[in-house]
Amino acid sequence: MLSLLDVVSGLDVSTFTEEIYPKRQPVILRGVDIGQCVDKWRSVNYLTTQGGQMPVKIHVSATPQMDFIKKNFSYKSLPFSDFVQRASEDEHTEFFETKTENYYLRALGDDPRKDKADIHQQFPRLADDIKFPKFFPPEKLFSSVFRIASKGTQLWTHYDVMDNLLMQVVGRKRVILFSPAEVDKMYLNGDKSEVLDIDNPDPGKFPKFLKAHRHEGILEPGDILFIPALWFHNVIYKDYGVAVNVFWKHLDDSLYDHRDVYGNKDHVPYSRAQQILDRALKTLEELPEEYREFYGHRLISRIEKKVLQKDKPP
Ligand SMILES: O=C(O)CCC(=O)C(=O)O
Ligand SMILES: [Fe+2]
Repeated sequence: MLSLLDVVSGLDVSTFTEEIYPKRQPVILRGVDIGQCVDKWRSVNYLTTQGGQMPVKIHVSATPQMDFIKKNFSYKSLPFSDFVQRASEDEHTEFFETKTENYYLRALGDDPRKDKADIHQQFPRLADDIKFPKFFPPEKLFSSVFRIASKGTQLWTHYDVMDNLLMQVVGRKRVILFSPAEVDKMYLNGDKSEVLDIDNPDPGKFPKFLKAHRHEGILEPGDILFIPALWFHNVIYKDYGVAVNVFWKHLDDSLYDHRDVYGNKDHVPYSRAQQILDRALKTLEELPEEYREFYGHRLISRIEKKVLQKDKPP
């Protein structure tokens, strides 16, 4: 099943916060002012000059479809300006592996283990070109992340734990989203789906994925995609692309993992529940297998009743 993402044009702050946001459905917002970046960043020369020579850690892959689980890419470092130059060209004179290799930047904080990405901190001479819409209270802002990649690059399907505005600045991008309700069809490994080729999934390996309902759209320069927390997303760069996304905390601060710098560590109550479940499963091991299976079913049915109640038909 497929539906097209809604495209909402020229909306104001109150329409977003009062009508769109509470529905917690992804939508493409068109015609919102995100600043001069849409004009200025079209120039590779401007972006490289203003962005400077700061080294950035990037993903480099000989194939456009990047696979985080099998790691078909390598991490390299380049000065920001050299990286943008290479990402914007189809063939490289200087390269790591092949002259047509793909590049992807997901900007990190100053100390990537401790700091979150902040475009004002890492790219002060570009940051003033982009305006973040006032769609959430400023104190809830978590990070602002540069995302730049070569034409053709496909980013694996994953979910993040915070609400997100993905601001497309240069180039077009195909986005496919799946609701959190489809979680059982996604073949997750951590926060990432094992289904890489989402347009041609192996039916023998991923039969349930074929039934997942996808929400599809094309982002044009200047568009903003609202990605609610836990919605799965997959992205293909139809052109060389430049985007910035902002993550913000929709829930109480205490529910987020404070060591998280990427916006993708599961919420604290889930991590705790997982530890408790590990202990419960260990405890069941005291019984022989057939008994364990019987009580396993009883536990599953309790979880189904308690947690999934509202999804069940009456
Ligand atoms: O556009 C991209 O490169 C990926 C976007 C993404 O995963 C995000 O904004 O969370
Ligand atoms: Fe994401």
